[in-house]
Amino acid sequence: MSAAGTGASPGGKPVRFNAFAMNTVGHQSPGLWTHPRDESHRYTDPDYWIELARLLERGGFDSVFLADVLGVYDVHGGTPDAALRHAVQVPLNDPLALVPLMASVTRELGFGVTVALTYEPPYSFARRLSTLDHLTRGRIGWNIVTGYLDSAARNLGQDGQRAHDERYDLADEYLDVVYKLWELSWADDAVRRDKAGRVFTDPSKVHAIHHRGTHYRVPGVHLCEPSPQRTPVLFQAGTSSRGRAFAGRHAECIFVSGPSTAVVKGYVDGLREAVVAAGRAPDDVLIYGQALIITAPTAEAAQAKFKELERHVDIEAALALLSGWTGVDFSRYPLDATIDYLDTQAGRTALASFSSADPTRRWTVGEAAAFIGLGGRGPVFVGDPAQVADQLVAWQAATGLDGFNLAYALAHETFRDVVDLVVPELRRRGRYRPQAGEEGDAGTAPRTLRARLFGQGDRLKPTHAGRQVRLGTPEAPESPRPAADPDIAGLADLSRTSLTIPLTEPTA
Ligand SMILES: Cc1cc2nc3c(=O)[nH]c(=O)nc-3n(C[C@H](O)[C@H](O)[C@H](O)COP(=O)(O)O)c2cc1C
Repeated sequence: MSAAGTGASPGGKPVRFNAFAMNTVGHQSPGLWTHPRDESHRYTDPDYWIELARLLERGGFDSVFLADVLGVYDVHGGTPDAALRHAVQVPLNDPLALVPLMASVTRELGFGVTVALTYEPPYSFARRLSTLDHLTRGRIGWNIVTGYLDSAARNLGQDGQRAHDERYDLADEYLDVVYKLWELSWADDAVRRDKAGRVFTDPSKVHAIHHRGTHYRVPGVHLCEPSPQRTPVLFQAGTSSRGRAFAGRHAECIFVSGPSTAVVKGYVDGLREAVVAAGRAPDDVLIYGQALIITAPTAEAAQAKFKELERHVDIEAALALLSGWTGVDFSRYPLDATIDYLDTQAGRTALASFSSADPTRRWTVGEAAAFIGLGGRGPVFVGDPAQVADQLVAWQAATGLDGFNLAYALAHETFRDVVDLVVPELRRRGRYRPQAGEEGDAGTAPRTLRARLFGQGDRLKPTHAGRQVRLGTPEAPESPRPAADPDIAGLADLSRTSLTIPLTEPTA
């Protein structure tokens, strides 16, 4: 948490920013909603989101990542009370509804929406994302999650969550289904919009996908015509060994959280190896590390702000959050108990980052709660704009990260400080996307999120798993039924009989 002394080397790779937000009151800084300057209680006000979108666009952020869960944090003490009392990601509204609102006031900002695939059939989900890709003109991303809260599974008709690795197996097949719908069902030239010829869509260019797998059967055609990106930009955030294999195959943007450069470098190296193992280039993915920036025009003012914010952290709220992430009820342990790693069916990485991921550091429950109290599981960079820029550049160099997924302490003050103070400093050093109209700016023509991130077109790369899928084949026709039963034999005869159906009044 202190200012790292390394200066930025001009000409190094740019620092990228992504904003980490959620359609709720308290996201990654439990207790901070009580601060007089925090505005996150306005999350039900459309203007709150419009202001955020305009701010992030002005600051040249890659995208806003809208987190989501479909349950309450009730692992702590076995009840949702602490989460409800302290607004720990509850009350919580739907993230997707925010996107058209924010897209309508921006041109470039991307939107990474979180949807858990565990609870929704791929067919209807694929349509929801295609719709958003159309309405954002190709600026939608999907954060692929399988959930970690048992409370979500129970309220969505299951006895509890599927086992950790099994959720990733399900996810692999789910992705194959949605790739077939997004990439293969409609040919590029299927839609003719030919008024004179009276043909809107050429039916010969729309293909049924015929998917038959272990978990899903989807025979038909996608409901949507091709959207600008077809497949949304794929975000992912699991770093367990099964999570890495999944990311290697599917992810384009990967989000990691760890308290030190040692932990985060381990994640980054492992993820790039997994990407290569899946036949892709290491820089086919952008990896963002979670962080919180606390800055002010002077170093003294920044440190004073940090101390003041720390006073609003709520330890019980932080423990409720940590318990939900890890599946371990931390209310049962004293604050000075040391955290050891154990396998859990919730998220594995959250627990590992405070235990096995860095063998040189032992964390107590109280230390971990205080740490995540400001900005979640990433570092806090405190200082004047130059000191913060130094720390960002040093972290990037030490870990191999491409950029930072910025949490906030105060909405929207934290992001406003970054945009007004840190972005200009990084630009002065040539380490940030140039301002619109400056040298190096890609111009004003609107681009899709994928084109803006990778500079290589709107579609998934040919080496990506989503471009390797093939359509299934139609099911073989059912074998004719044996006609042993005279009634069935009689029914079979009906097909050759012309029937007169008597018209009667409906009885109900
Ligand atoms: C930065 C970050 C953001 C995440 N956002 C969400 C989210 O919004 N919803 C969710 O269900 N899981 C979210 N997760 C959890 C991951 O999807 C994943 O379940 C978790 O990292 C554990 O995966 P692992 O056991 O493979 O490491 C997030 C994780 C990270 C690191």
